[in-house]
Amino acid sequence: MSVRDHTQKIDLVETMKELWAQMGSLMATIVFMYTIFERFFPPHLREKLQAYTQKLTNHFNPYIQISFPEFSGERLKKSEAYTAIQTYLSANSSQRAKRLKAEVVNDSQTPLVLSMDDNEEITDEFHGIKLWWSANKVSNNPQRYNPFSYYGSSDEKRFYKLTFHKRHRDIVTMSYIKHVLDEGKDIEMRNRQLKLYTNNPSSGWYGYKQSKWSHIVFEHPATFETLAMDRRKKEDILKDLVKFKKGKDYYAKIGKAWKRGYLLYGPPGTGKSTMIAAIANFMNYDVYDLELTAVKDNTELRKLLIETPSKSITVIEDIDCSLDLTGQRKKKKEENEDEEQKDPMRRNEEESSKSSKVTLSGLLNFIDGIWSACGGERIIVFTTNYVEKLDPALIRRGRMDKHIEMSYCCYDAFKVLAKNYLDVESHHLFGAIGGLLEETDMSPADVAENLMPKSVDEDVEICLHKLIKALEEAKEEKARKKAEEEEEARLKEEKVKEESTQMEEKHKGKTGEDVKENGFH
Ligand SMILES: Nc1ncnc2c1ncn2[C@@H]1O[C@H](COP(=O)(O)OP(=O)(O)OP(=O)(O)O)[C@@H](O)[C@H]1O
Ligand SMILES: [Mg+2]
Repeated sequence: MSVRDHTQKIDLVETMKELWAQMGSLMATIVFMYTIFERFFPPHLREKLQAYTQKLTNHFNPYIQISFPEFSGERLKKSEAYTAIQTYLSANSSQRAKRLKAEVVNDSQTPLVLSMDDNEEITDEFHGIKLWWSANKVSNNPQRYNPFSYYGSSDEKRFYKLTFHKRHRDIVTMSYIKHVLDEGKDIEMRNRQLKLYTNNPSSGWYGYKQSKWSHIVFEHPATFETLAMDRRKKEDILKDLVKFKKGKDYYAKIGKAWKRGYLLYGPPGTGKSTMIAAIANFMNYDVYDLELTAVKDNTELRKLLIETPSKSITVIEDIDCSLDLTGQRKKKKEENEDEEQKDPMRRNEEESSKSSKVTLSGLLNFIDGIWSACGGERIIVFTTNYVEKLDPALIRRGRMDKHIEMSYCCYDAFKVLAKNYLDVESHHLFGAIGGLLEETDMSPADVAENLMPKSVDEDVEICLHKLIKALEEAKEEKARKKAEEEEEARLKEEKVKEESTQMEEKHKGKTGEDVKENGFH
């Protein structure tokens, strides 16, 4: 190697070293500048600077970004869109995102919800279009920025950012966002815990809690599968419910409020309340159990109903008693109770219930009126044991669109109960039971009670025999009652006959005397 070569090599190394040193100092300057920028520039200045840089880059940037803030409006309400997007992304991204956030959500059936963590980004596809979602946060309150705080500001503002190419602008704004929000809301609805609401007496409406409705988690296990009733009737109701659920456009087209009224009627223990629970589980709707006797007047009724949301079932059980159209059940109950033994609280409640001024017309106005059009997708259910005594105005079609009779246990219903309670689908005793059911009037509640094993020793055979015995007794009882009724009717008829002959004879005697007196003899 010549001296010249050697000198050249040293020069190159020197240059490299210099370059490296310069790069090092450049890096150090960037880091330094960034630290200064991060540490000492208050967020509002940083935001301004970012805005200018943004403007500059936007000019060349072919991508569009849309932000969805967590809180919106003047009162900073949690944005429904943000929640829906969060649910959508959680459902679609939990496998794809690398950093996830686990949150415990009270109102959900799956209490631990995984969603993408802050500053995480995932991609989504819609009709072949690629889109990017990122979860972001910024400081919400620059005034409270503390440059020396290790944790930064506590007022953080979260938002989701959607990025896509500008040539897909129309499809994203017109279809994709709607798709995300709809699907997110749908998942929310499916995952949420159903609730059972009951109305509070108006005396507590403006107190500490200020709520008209109290709720508990609704965990009734009834489903249409376990509901014992005629198979075809059940299928018919299911079809009706499905049609209603999918009927948004149809109702809009015919200009009718998106609501449906069901009247469930039948003797006690035939499954009216169970049916309501099955409907709630099937439709995934909350239940608003309206106790009319606790509502003072129509104004209160209005206030209560206004607060029921869409996708809910408003239930008025024993409508005949609540509106005092017949009052039979209440009277019966009242007769049985010893007035003296009632505690004062109870007596007070009953007294106030007697002064309830809710009227039939008030209720009807509401069912038909503006309320039914608020939000749509509402079901209203009335139940009664005495359908024949209800005011026809209350149950006419259009108001109560579907009248469902819950009747005594038939063979189809028994088979469902046998499957529920004993886990059997066929048995040699089924034939005998089917025959007996036709001859008796036993409610599904009574059949279920007989089928239920009372101890570990009671097997299927024993339980079915127990039911047969109960059915035979019921049959005898029915025959005895029928004979008694016939005897009573016969006696009544005889009495009427006797009375009419007596009347006739009396009449004859009287005319005879008249003739004598008048001397026509
Ligand atoms: N059709 C049915 N299918 C399944 N179980 C039923 C049925 N009918 C009654 N049962 C059983 O009987 C119990 C009482 O039934 P439910 O409360 O639904 O009757 P109801 O018709 O509402 O009576 P009431 O008129 O007294 O309010 C239920 O908890 C359920 O276990
Ligand atoms: Mg009931």
